[in-house]
Amino acid sequence: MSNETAPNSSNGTTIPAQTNDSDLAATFATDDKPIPKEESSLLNKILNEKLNSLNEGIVEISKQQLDPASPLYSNQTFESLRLKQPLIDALYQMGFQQPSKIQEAALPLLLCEPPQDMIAQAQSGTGKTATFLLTMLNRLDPEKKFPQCICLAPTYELARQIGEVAKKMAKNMPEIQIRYAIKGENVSRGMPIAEQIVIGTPGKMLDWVVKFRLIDPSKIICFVLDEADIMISQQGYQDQSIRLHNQIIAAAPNCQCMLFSATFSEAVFNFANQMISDPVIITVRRQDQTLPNIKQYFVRCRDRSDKYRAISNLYCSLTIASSIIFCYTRSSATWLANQLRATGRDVALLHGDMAVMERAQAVEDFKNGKYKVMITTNVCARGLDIPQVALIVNYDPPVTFEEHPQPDYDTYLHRIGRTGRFGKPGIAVNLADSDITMSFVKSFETYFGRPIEPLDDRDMDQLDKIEKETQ
Ligand SMILES: Nc1ncnc2c1ncn2[C@@H]1O[C@H](COP(=O)(O)OP(=O)(O)OP(=O)(O)O)[C@@H](O)[C@H]1O
Repeated sequence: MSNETAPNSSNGTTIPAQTNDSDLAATFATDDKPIPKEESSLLNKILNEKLNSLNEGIVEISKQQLDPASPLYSNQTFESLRLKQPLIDALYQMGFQQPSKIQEAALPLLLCEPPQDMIAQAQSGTGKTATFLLTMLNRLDPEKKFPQCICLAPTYELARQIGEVAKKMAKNMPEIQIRYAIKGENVSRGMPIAEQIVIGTPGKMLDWVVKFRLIDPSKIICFVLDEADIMISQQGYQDQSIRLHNQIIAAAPNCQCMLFSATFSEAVFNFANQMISDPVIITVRRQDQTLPNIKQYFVRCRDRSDKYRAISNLYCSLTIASSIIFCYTRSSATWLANQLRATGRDVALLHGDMAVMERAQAVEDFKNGKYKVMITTNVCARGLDIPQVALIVNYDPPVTFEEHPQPDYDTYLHRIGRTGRFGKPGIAVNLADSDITMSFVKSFETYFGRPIEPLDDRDMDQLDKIEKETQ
């Protein structure tokens, strides 16, 4: 969930209004002190070497796909999963050699008759998108020129990304067409939509189905909620997603509903379970939710200026592969981007206040490698699949506000999951510039049961040791 739209979060100011905690306020406040030049750190060394090893990612991936304990493992082939041949051909063309665990577990159930509803949880970057897209593509009738599958995602960027993957998978089935129901896409009243798959954000989709009646809900055979936990629980998405679901189920009671996410809190899971009928359920134990290929660290900073020094210091490492820096608010992201740009550093900026075209351009430039660093908010925490992202920095920790600031576990998991895609090695670094931020880091460590180790940029031995452990 983007804190940008979170009900209790600050929206554009640097310090959340709800908290009086001076430590936390300091964490989010801005700082414009000059960076000491002599602060060139050994941290660069470890990260440089670690990031250079990313080229070996492919070897590691195949190793992981052979390890039964890995979420990438399968002893099945795509041929054994009831998929149509043109889809199998497309998967091989995309470089997919064998299914991942979620694909192997879910696809045979999703493709059997009668269609089965599903709530599925699987770790970030392990192939959920392909799971639901293959189901839709396999099930729809390409000869029928009207929408048969609807997929909802929380952001413009994610909807587009899902569409791009769908197009690659449908490459050998040219009759299949995909349409986006997102900001900037316009329709004319009375001009029904002919594309078989419509992917979009909830508000726009609701307009097209209910207000403009351009999509006939009785003809929908597959309904997917990606990032389903926020789609059914968070203000801003919940009303529209549930209303759409109800409309479709009322008109097409046999429509197959699929809810996918890397995170489902117990309450949201129970709600999802009531919402759809007799679903097949796939979940992941909490201790397995964070992946071992993503090594987690924290850098203890003295104060705000030390934190800015750390990020400046990290910059050389950040630009070796691609990296994403998460800030708490739009204004703190903008501030950090401006600070770095003012010192000649090149970064992309993406947040929810930007116009759609600017957002699309920022993602494109980052994906293409024009920018190696993207500074953003939680708007990019979920779903974004950019395989070359090797490093995540939590400049500000993910927090929720319920009277007091609390660690936001789900967002932590989604943020660090922007690296380590499909088994690639990744690094997540938390910058902790206050006691409360440090306590959040400890909470993330305890909650997920995975170590978040200290990085001390002055301790050579320690850095060498960490480096060996991550190889
Ligand atoms: N069977 C496969 N073989 C090889 N690569 C795969 C396979 N399945 C998916 N991938 C690749 O893995 C990456 C991550 O997949 P995907 O985006 O579907 O993850 P996800 O589970 O939806 O993650 P998130 O929870 O972050 O949204 C993508 O780049 C995708 O192309």
